[in-house]
Amino acid sequence: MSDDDQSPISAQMAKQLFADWASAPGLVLAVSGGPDSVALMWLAARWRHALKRGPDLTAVTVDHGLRPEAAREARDVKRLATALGIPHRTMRWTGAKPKTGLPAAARDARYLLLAKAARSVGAFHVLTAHTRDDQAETLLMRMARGSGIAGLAGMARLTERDGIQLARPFLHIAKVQLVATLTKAKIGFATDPSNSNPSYTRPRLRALMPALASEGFDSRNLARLATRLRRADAALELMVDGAERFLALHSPGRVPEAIDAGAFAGLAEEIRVRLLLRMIDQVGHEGPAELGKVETLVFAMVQAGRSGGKGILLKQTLAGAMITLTQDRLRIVPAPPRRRRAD
Ligand SMILES: Nc1ncnc2c1ncn2[C@@H]1O[C@H](COP(=O)(O)OP(=O)(O)OP(=O)(O)O)[C@@H](O)[C@H]1O
Repeated sequence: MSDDDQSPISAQMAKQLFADWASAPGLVLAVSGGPDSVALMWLAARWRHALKRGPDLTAVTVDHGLRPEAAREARDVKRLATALGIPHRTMRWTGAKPKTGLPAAARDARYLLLAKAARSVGAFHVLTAHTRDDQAETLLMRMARGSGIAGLAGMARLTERDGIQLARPFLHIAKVQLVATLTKAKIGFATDPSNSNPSYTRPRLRALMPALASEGFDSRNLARLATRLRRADAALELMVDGAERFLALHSPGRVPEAIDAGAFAGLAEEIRVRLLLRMIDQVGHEGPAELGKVETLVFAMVQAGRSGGKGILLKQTLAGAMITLTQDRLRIVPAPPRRRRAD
């Protein structure tokens, strides 16, 4: 970790971090009460005070109803927000709590509530305080699950979710720098015990971080890898757009119902995999196809193409799509609905 990572964030640096949103009508700040999001609120308030004109800030805390201390933490955030001159709202997750997959369900509910809060104040953006450390953990989690390039591109600085722009201004900032900022400003924050609960994957990976960092797998290097892969992923997607247009020009019928098999086979393997994924997702009715399964299909298509056979070389269903390959044509259409097994 470099010395820069340890120094508090200056007003000048905050101006750069928030510059993209200076002309937005309003910004919702997602503030849990932990150090990262309290720093988000404090820095955003200081930045906004220094502007003549700028977005209306609203701080929102979601109380998931999972920890008894959450209500008090939300009140602490409100007190600080008020002192900083920012209106604050607490949104409560009142829905049923599932027995399994609780963190994911809580996250989905949280983003829905944040989007609702944004709409109600006329804001198009929700800002979260995801840091470089969160990005590094995301990358490790996705590596452990065998993700491809798109997954390893990590979290984006800007994404759309629930009809709202989700912005992450601190994606390249180390958490220690946010803590140093609050320490200097003498501002307290909460610590969420579930962040170190070893029954969840993310805290277990977080515990490994110091050992990994000592071997060079630090958050800076992991986040840099995510940035590079995001760039590569965007370039590859453009190539897939081009390949789609190329196939449309060279195929005898509509893509993906009647594709020229030779034109498809001539594409680079990565482009074939991505194109198949796209086309299967376009016509399939069983949710997104798994990358590994599409890779296996592409391999099977190459083998089938080499067999020198006549008629149908390969016929397979995947994610609700039916893929048929002959010497001349590749055809991808919705698969017939699966027959229910009799009980
Ligand atoms: N209870 C909450 N209320 C408001 N904002 C929250 C809350 N919890 C998290 N956030 C926002 O989301 C950011 C990321 O939080 P955290 O890392 O805990 O999320 P997560 O559960 O890992 O899910 P994800 O990273 O996908 O959002 C925080 O910095 C904060 O801006």
